[in-house]
Amino acid sequence: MLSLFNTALEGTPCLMPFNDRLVPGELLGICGPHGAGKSTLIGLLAGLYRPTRGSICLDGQPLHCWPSSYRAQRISHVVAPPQSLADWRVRDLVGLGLLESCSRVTQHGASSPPCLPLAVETALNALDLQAMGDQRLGELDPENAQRAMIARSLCQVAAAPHCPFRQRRDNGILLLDLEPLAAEQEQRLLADLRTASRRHRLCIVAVISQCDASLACCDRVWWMDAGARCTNLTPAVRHVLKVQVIPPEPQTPHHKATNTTP
Ligand SMILES: Nc1ncnc2c1ncn2[C@@H]1O[C@H](COP(=O)(O)OP(=O)(O)OP(=O)(O)O)[C@@H](O)[C@H]1O
Repeated sequence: MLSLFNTALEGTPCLMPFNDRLVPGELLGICGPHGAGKSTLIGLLAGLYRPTRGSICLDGQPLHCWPSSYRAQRISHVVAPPQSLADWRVRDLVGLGLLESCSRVTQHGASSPPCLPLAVETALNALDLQAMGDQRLGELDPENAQRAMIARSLCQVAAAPHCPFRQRRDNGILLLDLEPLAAEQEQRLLADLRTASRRHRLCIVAVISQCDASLACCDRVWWMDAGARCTNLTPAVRHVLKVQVIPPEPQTPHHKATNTTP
């Protein structure tokens, strides 16, 4: 479990202090305007930045104290598909996720863990990519290319819980900082992610561009603004976010005339 204790990052980029914890099996959305600090927060959770105040703990121990090989088995930071991976077959790319988290494969003299094919199929199914396993990443449309990147991370932290080459079998954490998608694509993706979070007891944290969609699909939503976590929203308070994100309707001449009438 990841816990934030008065965590803050001073300087630029910055994050104001706050406390919370990420629960296994939950889908947490992060919303907010451009420059709000969403990527900064994801970067902190991924261990790319170290907090300048407070701490982030993985199972009670500061994140940076865990060996990187162990962190690779627990936490995966998913970013937009890089051009450098465009020639990779989707199936191989997804399998790479598991290989990256298996530090002991070479010690056992095996070229790959026996559970690799099943893990790859599990991850492809979770992201609805069964029919695209033999295509190249660069041939996929942006939605499926992002799904392939997520499938690779799923393979890394969750799809092979009984792999003999992994040291530990604790709950995984997926941190998604992807390119914005069209509303219905994002909603579909979030629905699949929610199913995966339940099935694999994964904690998934996703930067989300469509706030209404996120509220419908996520267990919780953190609303960020100016480097601060302003609110911790549940779907039950959907109207609160709407009030924040929908600008007031411009006043019509009729309204103005009404308002100025003494
Ligand atoms: N490497 C950097 N150097 C200087 N300033 C940075 C750097 N990275 C981020 N910032 C600044 O820190 C603040 C938070 O940025 P961050 O990328 O976390 O926001 P965001 O909510 O993810 O924005 P967006 O939705 O545009 O991706 C912004 O004001 C940004 O300009």
